[in-house]
Amino acid sequence: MVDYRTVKSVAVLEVNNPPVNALSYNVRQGLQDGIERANKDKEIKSIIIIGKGRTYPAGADISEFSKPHKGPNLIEVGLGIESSRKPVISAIHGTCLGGGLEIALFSHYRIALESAKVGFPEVALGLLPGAHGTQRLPRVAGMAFAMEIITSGRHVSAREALQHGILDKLVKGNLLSESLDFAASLPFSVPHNRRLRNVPAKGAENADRIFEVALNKVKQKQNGFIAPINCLKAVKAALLPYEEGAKIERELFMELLTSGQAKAQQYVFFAERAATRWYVSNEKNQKKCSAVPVKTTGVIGAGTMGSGIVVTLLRAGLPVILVEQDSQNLERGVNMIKGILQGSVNLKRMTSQQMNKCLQQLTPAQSLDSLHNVDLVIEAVFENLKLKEEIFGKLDEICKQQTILCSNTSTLDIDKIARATKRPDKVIGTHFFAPAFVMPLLENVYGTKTSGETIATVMNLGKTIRKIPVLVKTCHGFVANRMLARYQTEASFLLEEGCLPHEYDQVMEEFGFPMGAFKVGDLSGLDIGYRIRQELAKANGYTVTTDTRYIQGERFSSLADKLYELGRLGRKTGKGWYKYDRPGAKEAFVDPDVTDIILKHCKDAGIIRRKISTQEIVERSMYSSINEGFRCLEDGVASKPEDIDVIWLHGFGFPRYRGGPMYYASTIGLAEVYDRICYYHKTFPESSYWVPSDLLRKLATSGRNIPMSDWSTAATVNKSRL
Ligand SMILES: CC/C=C/CC(=O)SCCNC(=O)CCNC(=O)[C@H](O)C(C)(C)COP(=O)(O)OP(=O)(O)OC[C@H]1O[C@@H](n2cnc3c(N)ncnc32)[C@H](O)[C@@H]1OP(=O)(O)O
Repeated sequence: MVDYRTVKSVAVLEVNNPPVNALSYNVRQGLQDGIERANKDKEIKSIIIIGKGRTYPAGADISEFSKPHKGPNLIEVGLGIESSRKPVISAIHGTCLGGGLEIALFSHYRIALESAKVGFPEVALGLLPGAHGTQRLPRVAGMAFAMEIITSGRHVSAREALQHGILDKLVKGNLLSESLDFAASLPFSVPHNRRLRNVPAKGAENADRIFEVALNKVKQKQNGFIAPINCLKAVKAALLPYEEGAKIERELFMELLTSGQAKAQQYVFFAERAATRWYVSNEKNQKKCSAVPVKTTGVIGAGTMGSGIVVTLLRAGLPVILVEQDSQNLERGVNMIKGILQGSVNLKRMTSQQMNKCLQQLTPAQSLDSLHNVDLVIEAVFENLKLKEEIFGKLDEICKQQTILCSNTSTLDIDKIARATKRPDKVIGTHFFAPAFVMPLLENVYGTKTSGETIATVMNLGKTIRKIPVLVKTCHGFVANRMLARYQTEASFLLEEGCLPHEYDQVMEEFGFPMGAFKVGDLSGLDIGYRIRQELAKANGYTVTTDTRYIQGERFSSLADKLYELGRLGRKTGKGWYKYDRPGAKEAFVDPDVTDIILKHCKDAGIIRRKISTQEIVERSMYSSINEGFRCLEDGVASKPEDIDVIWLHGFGFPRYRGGPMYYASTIGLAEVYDRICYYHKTFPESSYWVPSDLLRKLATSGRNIPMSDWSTAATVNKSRL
């Protein structure tokens, strides 16, 4: 894991632990042994630590965190490096992160390729840099920079790292030979100030103010997370004598390591990567199927969704033909695209040149015929099956044989859309989340006949356009909206039973969602839900009015429709579940008119309102969704719980520190979740979604704690084997 070799009077310790040279037990042991050996060897004058392959160590081995500790820990290895009598040089390329950067900061010198990046991403894992990283970074880069880097976890370019004193030298070309030349230029002994423990932290004079500013920022941007706060406290402790600061860092680290948040965030790290791996059958899976290249694209529909999708494709360097029949709508769409890109320029996320390059790749058009030669088309028109079938039928005629036809439908059956074509194997759902140029999730939806090649292509496209692609099987609402429907329905029933919108939202925001369901409703527009309900009614042959209390025997709340009919469409009309200073304003205020509407609605329906506890709000919102999540696993619509969690994390802003709804259920305990679902089923028999999922019942009553990795297989085995 660490190859030891000598080049003249230099010992080269080459870390060899692909893919990212994580500091696993064998690597730590190898580094410790290598430093000792080099110090004992009279011929050796200096030591270089370097990574083989794509990177310098990118951090500790995260998969070891949940296992019993083995061998020297990072601090022991680091202290061995620092106390080496012979100069130690870290030669950095790729991503020098976390424990990797700590090893580099224990080294006496740091030299890097210009393309390298450094950073402390521990905060994303619910941790802090616990091998003295919080004590050493402020000593080279100052308190303010250290606080910013450690709480954000951002990767810093080598050039910026050089400016802040983290690196000593940037080089081009061959890193090892440059490092050997650098080693040859060093004195034989280690100067006092090259051991960072001997150097005071920079910026001590303003430390209190820097801390307060950083704390306020963290509370605003990372509300609910414990790690960033402990990171700040640890960095502040760098003002103390080294050993004292390191002791405080240890205490704060241990507090995090044993917290539920760190475990959840580490689960998310692996879940996000697992979600991009897909398997449908022995023939259709990631290993067997290859993507076809997508060099040209088309988008149909220049509304908010279509325009957002266009921006996403353009930003990834893909040319787009945007088709919208109506010239005014087309012009509006193009202006929206320009506006979004200009916004990115204003926020310094892209340069004007990059924006212009994107816009040169955009071709507005009014006829579907212009799509005859593109590799992939994404349809993003109004959610209406007939309309989509019509468009797909035409596309089938117009587009070249190989073109992949995607629909951005958020609920409709992909098989039905595919049946409108003679190429069902090339039809797939690509469900973006609004705003499409911001939200990271891409829910890819395969139909019965979708080919492995088509799936591979859109999964690949997801990565190309910097989204997190998750594959699910077609059904009404897929995974995201099928589960969300439960969550939203329960929210509306809770209003009828005793909550007010702001009370509900406050509870769910404290749970960790960035916005409660009613603020989200106002943001998306209450007309969206209204139209979906009307479409559904039409498709299923019933009518919905503001007096409807039951639909086909199921409880229904018409409160949202009442608001819609009053013209309260949300932020865009300045009134929805909340009121706003003006149409389009962001700040929501409690509206006594809405309270009156709710109270009258309840009175008319003969509903006696009651006080609803926080626990009930959270349980009914989450457990109804979780029950549906288990049904998705049971039906094979989702192939693993990680996929569901990633969908909620990146589609709905589920708090990362709770892992996702399925992980959250595992932390509560499936037996407890099942009991409560049974209770709500008994209490609300007129909502059939409270019938406990068979899979959940099997898992919860098995008498064993079945790991999440076995939940999907449990869906297909009988209870006696659990
Ligand atoms: C005792 C506690 C000490 C804590 C200090 C720490 O060091 S905590 C860890 C700090 N480091 C990180 O958080 C880095 C995590 N990794 C990344 O951010 C990225 O992997 C990368 C290094 C930027 C590379 O990104 P890229 O997109 O190129 O690759 P993948 O993310 O897909 O990763 C490739 C595979 O490697 C696995 N992996 C990556 N980092 C680690 C790690 N630190 N420990 C264990 N495994 C890691 C990753 O899971 C991928 O595996 P697959 O099986 O291929 O999915």
